Amino acid sequence: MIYTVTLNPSIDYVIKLDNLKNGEVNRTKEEYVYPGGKGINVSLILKELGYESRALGFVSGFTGNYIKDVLKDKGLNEDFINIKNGFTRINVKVKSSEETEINGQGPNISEEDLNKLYEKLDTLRENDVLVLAGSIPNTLDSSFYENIMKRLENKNIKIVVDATKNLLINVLKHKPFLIKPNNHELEELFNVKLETVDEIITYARKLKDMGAKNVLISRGKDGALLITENGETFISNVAKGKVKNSVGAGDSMVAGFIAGYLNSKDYKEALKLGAASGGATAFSNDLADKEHIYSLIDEINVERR
Ligand SMILES: Nc1ncnc2c1ncn2[C@@H]1O[C@H](COP(=O)(O)OP(=O)(O)OP(=O)(O)O)[C@@H](O)[C@H]1O
Ligand SMILES: O=P(O)(O)OC[C@@]1(O)O[C@H](CO)[C@@H](O)[C@@H]1O
Repeated sequence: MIYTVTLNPSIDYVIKLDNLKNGEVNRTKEEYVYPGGKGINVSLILKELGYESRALGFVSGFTGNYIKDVLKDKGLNEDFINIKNGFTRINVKVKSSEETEINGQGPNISEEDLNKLYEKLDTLRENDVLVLAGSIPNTLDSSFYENIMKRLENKNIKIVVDATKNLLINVLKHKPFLIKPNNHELEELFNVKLETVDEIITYARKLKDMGAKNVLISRGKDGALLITENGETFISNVAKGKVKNSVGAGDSMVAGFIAGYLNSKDYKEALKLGAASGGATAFSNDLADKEHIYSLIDEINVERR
């Protein structure tokens, strides 16, 4: 079974306008509301690609109820824990000449509620896949994902981590199956500016040396590159299309990679389906659907470096 954990889900309120003017009343041209949060997005795309998963995490208040209702309507297997504190955040995504995102903090999670999540995670078995994705509430410290990995050590579970800064660095020594920072997050991790593909490869390899089995670096419209557990390096181009809303492109890439790997056990195929999934989501208002993803697959070339 595949499990995704979204500690901090969101409602994504996506608004489009021609020209955002700070300090003035702006009017939207288009607006959309979606359930969001990285693990949830991964689960939704996995479902499109034929893989059932169980979405875990915490929800609260009216926004949390909305997320659970929509996921239920979409037929997603969700097992979110309802918390009494506050309400699930609303993240605002403004699409104007640039894409601007304002992500909320999310409610605090009590020790008692965290224990409920640990109990669910304790039921994971050999060969399960676990995706730990996205930010965590401010009150939790950056060893949170690491502690989950420690708890599951020796169970032979493939753990995928999509996180930033120390939350990501701290898990590396526990050898996650896959990590997927984007190129900006890679720069931030090492406090460097990376101009060329070779420079990006050098720093991606450092993450592998620090413990990650497979390192996938997404680069938006510039494609992606993968360092595999066998030490191979693959580079992917992108599909062509008009960007509508790239929120969730990275999560779609993670889901496509997992599905592609489970289909074939071949990292090149995994990267290919990941790149098609990321592109299809960038070219959609909502997350991509299956037809769209597969319509882009022949445009993706993956080359060994
Ligand atoms: N404009 C685009 N055109 C084609 N493919 C794209 C585009 N943007 C993203 N993709 C595909 O999706 C992948 C993931 O995108 P990106 O690097 O933006 O992820 P991200 O920064 O993690 O995104 P997010 O946090 O919004 O989910 C890219 O590596 C690429 O394959
Ligand atoms: O604040 P976080 O947890 O880092 O990211 C949350 C988020 O930006 O990630 C998803 C896109 O990847 C969105 O659905 C959601 O709003």
